Amino acid sequence: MALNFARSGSAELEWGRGPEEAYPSEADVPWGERLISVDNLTLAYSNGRGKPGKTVLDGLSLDIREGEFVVVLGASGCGKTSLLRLLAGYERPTSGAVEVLGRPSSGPSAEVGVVFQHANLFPWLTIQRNVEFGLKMKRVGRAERKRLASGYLSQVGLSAAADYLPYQLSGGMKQRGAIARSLASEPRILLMDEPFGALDAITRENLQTLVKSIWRTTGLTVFFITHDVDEALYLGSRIVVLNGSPGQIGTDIANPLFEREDSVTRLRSHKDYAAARDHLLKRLES
Ligand SMILES: Nc1ncnc2c1ncn2[C@@H]1O[C@H](COP(=O)(O)OP(=O)(O)OP(=O)(O)O)[C@@H](O)[C@H]1O
Repeated sequence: MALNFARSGSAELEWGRGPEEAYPSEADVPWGERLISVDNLTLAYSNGRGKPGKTVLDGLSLDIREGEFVVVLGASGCGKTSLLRLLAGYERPTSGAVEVLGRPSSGPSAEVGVVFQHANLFPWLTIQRNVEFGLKMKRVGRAERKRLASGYLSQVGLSAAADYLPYQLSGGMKQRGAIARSLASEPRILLMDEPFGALDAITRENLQTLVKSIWRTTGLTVFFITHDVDEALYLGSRIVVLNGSPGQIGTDIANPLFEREDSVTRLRSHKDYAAARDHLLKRLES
């Protein structure tokens, strides 16, 4: 099967080949400036006695450009969350460099939003107030805060639940709230760690469509971790597979099924879908 890896159409590559599976060269990729640069990264968590313990990531290099939707797949324990935490500035590399927005990543930043599998909303604040929180930290005035937060809640379909406390929401609604809260800081980059992993299939599909439409309309750069190959094929402009322990990049491809259908369900009926899925599963196993 010949599928086109490069969105510009300048390179006809096939699934399942070896060395040419490197991500297309800059000339082939229609994205913006480089926002994330990971160079020869190694991470070994401390062994608890102040010395480096097991190496989790080894010699990993990755550039992400503005507007990309990068999905990361990989077996459990290969270091996906660790990589996200490094990008978020929650961890420091043991060696190598992690630069985000041109600076070494060294702590949380309003320009980098993070959404985890569990929403982590403040339980004592209404959803409206949760979304307003980041704006308050940025000293946005009360009326403007309210107006902006209402806009983000409307964008994620939560206007009617604005005055609810988090415990009064379903899992899917909580994730919508978490997404709205992240968007309220107007980040340039959104890091998402299995954000829909705990949701039922229908809610998950609705939220996939929502995130895709937010990505299209805002131009956000998204780094999205999942275990779900279908989700990767629907969402990602680019799919990165981490393999091994310590984790390394085994596959880094432009997704040939990107933007082919407007939902995962429809994508499953695409003529090239089964081959693409098999290919990624093999890459995950290798
Ligand atoms: N804070 C920590 N201290 C020590 N070891 C850790 C820490 N966090 C993660 N690890 C170890 O690092 C390895 C990679 O973990 P990580 O959570 O990054 O993997 P993952 O690919 O995201 O896994 P999963 O898909 O199961 O979420 C695991 O062996 C884990 O035990």
